[in-house]
Amino acid sequence: MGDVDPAFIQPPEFRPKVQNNMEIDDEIPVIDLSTDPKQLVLEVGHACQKWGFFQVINHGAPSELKARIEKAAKEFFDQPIEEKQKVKRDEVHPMGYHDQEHTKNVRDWKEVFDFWLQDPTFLPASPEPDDKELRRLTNQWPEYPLGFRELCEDYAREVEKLAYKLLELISLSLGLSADRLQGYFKEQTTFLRFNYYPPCPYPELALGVGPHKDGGALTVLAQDDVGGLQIRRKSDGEWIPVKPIPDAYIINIGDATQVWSNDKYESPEHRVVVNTEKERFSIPFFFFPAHHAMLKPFDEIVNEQNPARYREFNWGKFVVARNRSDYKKQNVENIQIRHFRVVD
Ligand SMILES: O=C(O)CCC(=O)C(=O)O
Ligand SMILES: [Fe+2]
Repeated sequence: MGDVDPAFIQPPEFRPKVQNNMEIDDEIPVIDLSTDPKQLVLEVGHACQKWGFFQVINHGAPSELKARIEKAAKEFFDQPIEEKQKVKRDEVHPMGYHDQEHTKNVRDWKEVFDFWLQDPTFLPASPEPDDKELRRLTNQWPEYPLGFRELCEDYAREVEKLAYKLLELISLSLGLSADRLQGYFKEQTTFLRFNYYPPCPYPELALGVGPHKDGGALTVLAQDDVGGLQIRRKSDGEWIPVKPIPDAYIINIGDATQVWSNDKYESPEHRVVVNTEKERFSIPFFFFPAHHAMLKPFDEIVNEQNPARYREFNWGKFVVARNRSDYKKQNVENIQIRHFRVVD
């Protein structure tokens, strides 16, 4: 990734102001999960409403496992491209290695390795509403580093516990019962990703990940100490960096929660800036509902004063329609939740 490849060049309005990249800002809430439960629900609710982002500490997931998985991720990406290509993603295997990720049709300055939490995972065969066929999707695992699969699976199960804990807190913070959202995840379509951002010779033109919103209920992200993740502040549109905190996880709301909450919690826009010196790793856990889940604002939340802003849609069809553009670069915009918005 040495020369200036036009595929990576962001349109001028998306280019980052490099001089401000690493400025630290403490505004994004840091929530201690060992706090008194009532207080915790209030803090989570406040953070979800204001930012859609927060960091958690004292979360219960073992830090030793996170350290091991970060080391293994580095070992995997340090291999020659031919080794990584042995597990490359294709139309049959949407999980695996990939270095051609695009966000809004501009190439991201990164490589990824993806795996399903549940193996196999089931998704609709096509986005067509009448097509009832399902695809059975399985993971691909590299031969090296040794024990990679077991480590990834152990890590995923630990983060899953944390994701359920957060789901409960979010549910309570919306005035719903603690287990109100759980049923949507029995046959979840969750996947985990290793993001590897190599140093970039033109960080003022390219992005590690272009501006986007995550699709699912929530994302649980581990990042290393380099920094680069930025959130667009709702009040003024400024890009605010997320400070790396050792052993914390970064949590953000996704589109599904935006719909469930009838826009009380908005799925926040975020991006990743790169730098000329340091490589960076991050590991998001995208907590996605089951393919058969039907999503709409909760009846407990909508009323005459606050009518439903979305019509019901199927999660599986939504995800498949979104992913289709990963393979065929499309000129039309990806499907978004606002396409299900009820016009006022
Ligand atoms: O690398 C990061 O910090 C965030 C990556 C991200 O937003 C994503 O993979 O969806
Ligand atoms: Fe993201």
